[in-house]
Amino acid sequence: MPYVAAVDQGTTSTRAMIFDHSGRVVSSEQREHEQIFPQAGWVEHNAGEIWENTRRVTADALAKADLRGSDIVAVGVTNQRETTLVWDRTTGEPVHNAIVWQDTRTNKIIEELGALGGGQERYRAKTGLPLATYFSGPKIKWILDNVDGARERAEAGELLFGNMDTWLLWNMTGGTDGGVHVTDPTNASRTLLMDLDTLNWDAGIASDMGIPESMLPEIRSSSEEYGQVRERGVLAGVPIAGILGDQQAATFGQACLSPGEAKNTYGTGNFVLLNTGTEKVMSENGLLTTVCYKIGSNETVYALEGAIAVTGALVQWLRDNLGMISTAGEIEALAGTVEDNGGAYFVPAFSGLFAPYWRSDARGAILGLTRFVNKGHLARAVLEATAYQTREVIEAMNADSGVPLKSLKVDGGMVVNELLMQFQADILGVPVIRPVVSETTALGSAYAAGLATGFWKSEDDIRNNWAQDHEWTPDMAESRRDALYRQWKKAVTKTFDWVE
Ligand SMILES: Nc1ncnc2c1ncn2[C@@H]1O[C@H](COP(=O)(O)OP(=O)(O)O)[C@@H](O)[C@H]1O
Ligand SMILES: O=P(O)(O)OC[C@H](O)CO
Repeated sequence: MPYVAAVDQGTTSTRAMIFDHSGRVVSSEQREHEQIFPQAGWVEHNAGEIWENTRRVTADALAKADLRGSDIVAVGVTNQRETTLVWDRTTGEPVHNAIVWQDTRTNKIIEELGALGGGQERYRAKTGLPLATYFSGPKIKWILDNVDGARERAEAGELLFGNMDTWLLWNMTGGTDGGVHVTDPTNASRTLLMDLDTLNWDAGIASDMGIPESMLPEIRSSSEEYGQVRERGVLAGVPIAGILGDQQAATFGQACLSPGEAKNTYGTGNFVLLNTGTEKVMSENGLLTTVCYKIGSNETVYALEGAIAVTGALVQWLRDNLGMISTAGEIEALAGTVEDNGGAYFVPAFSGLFAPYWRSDARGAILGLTRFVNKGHLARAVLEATAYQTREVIEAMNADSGVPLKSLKVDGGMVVNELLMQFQADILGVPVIRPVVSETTALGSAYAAGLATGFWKSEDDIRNNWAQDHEWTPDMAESRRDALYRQWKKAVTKTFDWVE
C-alpha cells in the first residue's frame, strides 16, 4: 500500500511521520535539538544538528513501520517559520547558527528600518506584517552585518538564505551537488521581504535591508514537485511535493479550508489562524495578514494570524529553569492541586509581546503574589496564561472579521492537557474541539505533497478525513470569566516599557 511521508521541523524537535490514505498516522519518530541561548533575548539552533536529526527520524520512522522508500509516493516538508539560516552554496556550511524566530537581537535594526521612508506603514501594506524582531529579513541583515566577510560573500553570490524548509529541501535534493533552492509563499510571507499580492520578493525592501536578491530562494507554490530526494538515504528518488510553514500546515491539516474556519496550535508558542479565503484582510487589531496556502496554480488563500510567542515554552521554563516539574506533562497534576490561580498571573513576555500588542519593550512578570500563593497556583497561572493570550487574539480576530468565532479547533503538544482545554473553553465561552489526529502540522504538509502527486484527489478528501476526538464546552459563569480576564489585561499592562 502506498503512503505519504512528512518532515515536521519544529522549534523544539524534528519529526518524521508516515500517513495512509485515510490520514491515519502509520509511523512517527521525533528527536529534540539543542536550544542555544548565547545571551539574554538570543535563541539559536545548530542547522547541522537539525539536518542530521531529519535524516535519522526519517530512517527510523520507515524502519519502525517496516516500510521502504518505494512504499512512499511523496514527501511534504513543514517547518518552524522565520528561523533564519545563511550558508555557503559551495561548501554547504552555515556561516552562523540559525537565528530562531523568538530571538530579539534585531531590535536596533528594526528601529533603524522604521525610521526610513514609509516606516511601519510601508511594511504593513506590502507584507502584511509589523516591523518586529520576529521575522526573517532583519535577521539576515544582522548576519550580513555581524559575521566577518559575510556581506562581501553574499554580494559575490556565494551565500544562500533559507528558513528551515529551504535548508532541508536543499540538502535533501543534493546540497552542494545540485540542491534546489526554493521556498513557498507561506514561509516567504514571514520574511518582511515578500509582496503579499504578487508573491514575489520586494526589491525595494530587500535593497533597504542590504540583502542581495541572489541569496533569496525561488518562491514556488505550496503543493508541486520541487525535486526528488537525491541523498543516498532511505527516500532516494521520492518526489518532494509539499512545503508549508508549520502553522499554515496545521490549518490545512485541520481542514480549515473555507473562509471563517480557524484553528489554534499549542506548541512552543500559540498560533491562531483564520482562513479568509482569496481575500487579503488587513488587520486593524494587531494581527498578521499572511498566506494560508497556495495549492499549485490555484488562487492564493490568505489568513489572519494571531501569533503568541510563549505558551508551551513557559511550561518548559518551569521545568528547565525552575525545576518545579520534571516533565511537561506533570504540570497538569500540580495545577490540579488547587481550585484556582490564588490571585497569581504570569505574563510570559520573554520575547516582548507578539499579537495583539507587538511590544518589544515588554518583559515577563508574575503579578498578584501574596504569601498564600503556592506551587500549584503558579502552575495554574502558567497554564492560564496560554488561555488568556488565546482569548486576546481571538477577540482581535472577531473584531477584524466582524463574525464571532463559534468554536475553536485545537492541536499541538499542549492539547493533551485536559485542565488547560477546559479552562480555554471556559475563558473563551465557546467550545474547544480536538481532532483524532492532533499531529495536524505534519498531516497538512503530507496533504500538500499528496495532492500534488495525485495520492489525494481534492480538498474534499481532506475534509472527509477530519474526525473529532473530544469537545470541551464552557462551564464558567460569565461574571467570573470576565473578572479573571479583566485582571489578566491589567497584568499585561504592567509588563510594558520595561526594556530601556
Ligand atoms: N501535558 C502538557 N501540558 C502542558 N504543556 C505541554 C504538555 N506536554 C507538552 N507541553 C508543551 O508543548 C510544547 C511542545 O509542543 P509541540 O507541538 O511539540 O511544539 P513545537 O512544534 O513548538 O516544537 C512544549 O513547549 C511543552 O512544554
Ligand atoms: O515550531 P512551532 O510549532 O513552535 O511553531 C513556530 C512558528 O512557526 C513560529 O512562527
